[in-house]
Amino acid sequence: MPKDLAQLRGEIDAVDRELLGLLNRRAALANEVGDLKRAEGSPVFRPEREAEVINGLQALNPGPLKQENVATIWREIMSACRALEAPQRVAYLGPTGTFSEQAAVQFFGSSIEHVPCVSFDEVFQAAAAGTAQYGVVPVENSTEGVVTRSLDLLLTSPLHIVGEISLLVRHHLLRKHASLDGIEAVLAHPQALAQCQGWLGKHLPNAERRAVASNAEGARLAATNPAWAGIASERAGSEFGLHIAAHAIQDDAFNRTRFAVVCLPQTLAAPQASGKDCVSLVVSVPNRPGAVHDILVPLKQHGVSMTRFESRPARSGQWEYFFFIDVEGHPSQPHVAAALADLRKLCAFYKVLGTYPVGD
Ligand SMILES: O=C(O)C(=O)C[C@]1(C(=O)O)C=C[C@@H](O)C=C1
Repeated sequence: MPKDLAQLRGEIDAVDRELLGLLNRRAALANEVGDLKRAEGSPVFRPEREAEVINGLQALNPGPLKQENVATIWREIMSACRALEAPQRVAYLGPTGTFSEQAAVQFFGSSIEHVPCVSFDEVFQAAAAGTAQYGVVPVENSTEGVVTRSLDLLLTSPLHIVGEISLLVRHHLLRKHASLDGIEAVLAHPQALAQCQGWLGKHLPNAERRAVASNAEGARLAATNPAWAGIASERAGSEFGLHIAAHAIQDDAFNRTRFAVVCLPQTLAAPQASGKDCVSLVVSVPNRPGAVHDILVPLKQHGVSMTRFESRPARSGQWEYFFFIDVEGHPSQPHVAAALADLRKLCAFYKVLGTYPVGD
């Protein structure tokens, strides 16, 4: 005879009690790990170990839980265990409801202390000064290209990149009421205005486009004036009591933003090889014909793939540039180490921004 609802719920309750006991045993072990790490002064957050735990469990997973559920559940369990070892403070462009906040929570799990900042500069300052241990900043968008301020800050800052995460970014037009009538101004971060410019030109050609510090700030302001609309996430809309006047208005349905996770080198050493890694560099070359071509030769000779090549003006007034380069692999692999050593000899300036596992 099939079990009835009460019976099934009774069995679920019993499993939950067992799980609660097991999770608390796990948390107590993490507490002990925390004591060991405090004694030796080593970092609490170990992304490569977390990846090993998740990959190991996925390899054993008999189902019916899906692989991505296993990853989500254990990411949260480890986030809670990490927080018991020591609270992890993470800075990002706030206020609540930004995609940067979503990226921070997706990367670290929800058991973090939030340090919302008013600008990318402040995120870097917070992580460099120790107000936060980590910062999360957007570096590239699939529609608009690089986030120039983040790249400029990476060039000069002592922080290095220890991880990356990519988010599907859906922008909604948010407002006090759900119609497009009477919108005089649209307030959002310049990146979001740019990612939605086709839609805005077509549907709100006469509305002023006003750049503000973040999309969530635009949503907050839109809540103060019925003639204003913001462009932000659904989460920001509910945070400020706004309606969605138009869904998913970004010009590219697959609009994605890549975020870098940054910290001081002493907070977390470069992660060990995970099997799917990337090295981010910034270099400049002597101002002579063929110099840019030359720096690519060692990569080809040693069989190292380049996944990104961006230029930023060096601000010398001499038409000189910095080149932001991502290559596949880890410096512990001899061909990667050899390619980087040869490339370095050809550069006037050479800085490794970080070595880290490639994000989802
Ligand atoms: O293995 C460790 O180093 C731990 O601190 C334990 C643990 C975990 O919960 O499994 C927690 C935090 C680290 O980022 C990695 C893993």
